[in-house]
Amino acid sequence: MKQQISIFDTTLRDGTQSEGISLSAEDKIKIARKLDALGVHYIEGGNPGSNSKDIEFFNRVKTLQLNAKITAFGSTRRKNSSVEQDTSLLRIVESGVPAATLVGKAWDFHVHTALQTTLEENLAMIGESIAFLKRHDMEAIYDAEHFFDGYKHNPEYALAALRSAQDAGADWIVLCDTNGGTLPGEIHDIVGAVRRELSAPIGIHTHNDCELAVANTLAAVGAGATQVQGTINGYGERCGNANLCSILPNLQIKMNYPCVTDDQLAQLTNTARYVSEIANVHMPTGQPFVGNAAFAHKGGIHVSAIMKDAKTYEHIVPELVGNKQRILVSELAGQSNIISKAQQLGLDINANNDKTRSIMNKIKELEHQGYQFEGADASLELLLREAFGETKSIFKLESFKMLVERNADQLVSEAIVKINVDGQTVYTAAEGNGPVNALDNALRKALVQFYPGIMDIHLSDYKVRVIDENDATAAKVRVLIESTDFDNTWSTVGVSSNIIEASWEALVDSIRYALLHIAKVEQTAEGQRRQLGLINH
Ligand SMILES: CC(=O)SCCNC(=O)CCNC(=O)[C@H](O)C(C)(C)COP(=O)(O)OP(=O)(O)OC[C@H]1O[C@@H](n2cnc3c(N)ncnc32)[C@H](O)[C@@H]1OP(=O)(O)O
Ligand SMILES: CC(=O)C(=O)O
Repeated sequence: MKQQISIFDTTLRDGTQSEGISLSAEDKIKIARKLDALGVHYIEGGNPGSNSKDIEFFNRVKTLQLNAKITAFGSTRRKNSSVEQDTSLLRIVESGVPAATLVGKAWDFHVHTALQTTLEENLAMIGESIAFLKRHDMEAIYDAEHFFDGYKHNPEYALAALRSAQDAGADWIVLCDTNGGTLPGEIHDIVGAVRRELSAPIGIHTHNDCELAVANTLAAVGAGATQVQGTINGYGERCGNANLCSILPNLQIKMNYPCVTDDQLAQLTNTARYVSEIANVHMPTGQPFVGNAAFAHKGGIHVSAIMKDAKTYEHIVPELVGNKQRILVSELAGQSNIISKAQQLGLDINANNDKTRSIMNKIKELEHQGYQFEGADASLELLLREAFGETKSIFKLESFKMLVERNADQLVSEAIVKINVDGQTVYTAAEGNGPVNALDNALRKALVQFYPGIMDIHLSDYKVRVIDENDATAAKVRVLIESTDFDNTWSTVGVSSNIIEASWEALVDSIRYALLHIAKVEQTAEGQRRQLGLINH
């Protein structure tokens, strides 16, 4: 069994140094709970010497029963001053946390240029600050800033900085690739050299400026580092920090270093998506391990093989990290994609028959016209069910009309819809905050008397994409609509050279899909009532 790796999460500190991310104290509390459930060993909550929001977080987090150790962040004392009067250090002690990380210079160039002090004074700043934490019975973590650059320019001084922290009682010495410019081979060699010089346990903190933060972290662990610092989704200063969502599964599944329990590792995808929601940062679909497309198969040849054995195109079992396999259907699909998707829907479909081929050809033809089904699961399901005669007509459109009026105060959109349901003509009008919203309101108003469940549905996202940019305003547009009924979310697509027409098409698909599922739920409930003898006929 390999050595246990201590996971140090700095999403709430370095993560918030990411451009565009700002977390309230409440956001930080929510994320801290989630990180704790993931099983990280340290949660760096912020910098109590920096702002009152972080002080509020430290006050509130103390009342939670978390297993992870909460740590506060700060720097070594200011030059030519005393630790007892250093506000940053005093705030850390006042925050009442059991552990603190102090960043201190390890590169002589930085001492001269950024701190503008002497090399000796910097060593004293490091030693005295760590000793101050130890006098207050705190676990002391020294983040040796720019350690690798410092070591390459002046190894004696870089090591002297580490020794100063170690001699003062630092519990961890963390080597930082602050500028993110070091390569994995260099990291491996330098961590190995440090281990031969020091007795304190070593940690690693890398940045992603060369897109090597994860590789560099793994190289450091391979050379003997036992603490790994990083953030969820790799958020962090400039290009980001080392991404724990890739580091954790690589260490635990590929390199056999125990980090968290298997059940906790299975929380990884959910944690990544939760943090991205709270941080309000869109997650790249292709993000390794936890992205929506991490185990999504599109090419027909791939799908054909994974239906035989998922190992053919999956490097791990997705469920190990809480993700799942997805089959995409597009113009790159072969019949295996269609069969797999249809089987998931419970449709009776086989290879090499006319129906499968005709569905495949229809999808390819529609994608050629500009439709895209991989992002519109509900439209695809309707298309497949239609081929199996499982859909029925809900209404017939007689006409719709749009009015957009600019008055003195605002722009008002109004839609007038005339539809026919079971031979009955219904005529409604509704306003909205835009033409599509007005159209949606008018259509639902017309249908509600026949299908009351429709009022629980609303649009949650709306995207428009110009398909053939060369045709400028005459180009076709593809509209993708996401709808929700609070329990479920589904996406539909429409294509036209007119944006209202394309939106209408996606809107109608959304409502057809919702009603199909409402009908299915009602059928199941009726079946159950019948089985229980609550209905006689
Ligand atoms: C590598 C990292 O990511 S380190 C973490 C970086 N994170 C942050 O900076 C976010 C939080 N920071 C802050 O809120 C503020 O910068 C504070 C409260 C820490 C300091 O604010 P200010 O006192 O206004 O100083 P300012 O930010 O302008 O400059 C930093 C000062 O710290 C000094 N300093 C920098 N690193 C260190 C260090 N390791 N030890 C001691 N002093 C340091 C600098 O020399 C500079 O001092 P100077 O003003 O005498 O030149
Ligand atoms: C401490 C830190 O964030 C760094 O050196 O990058």
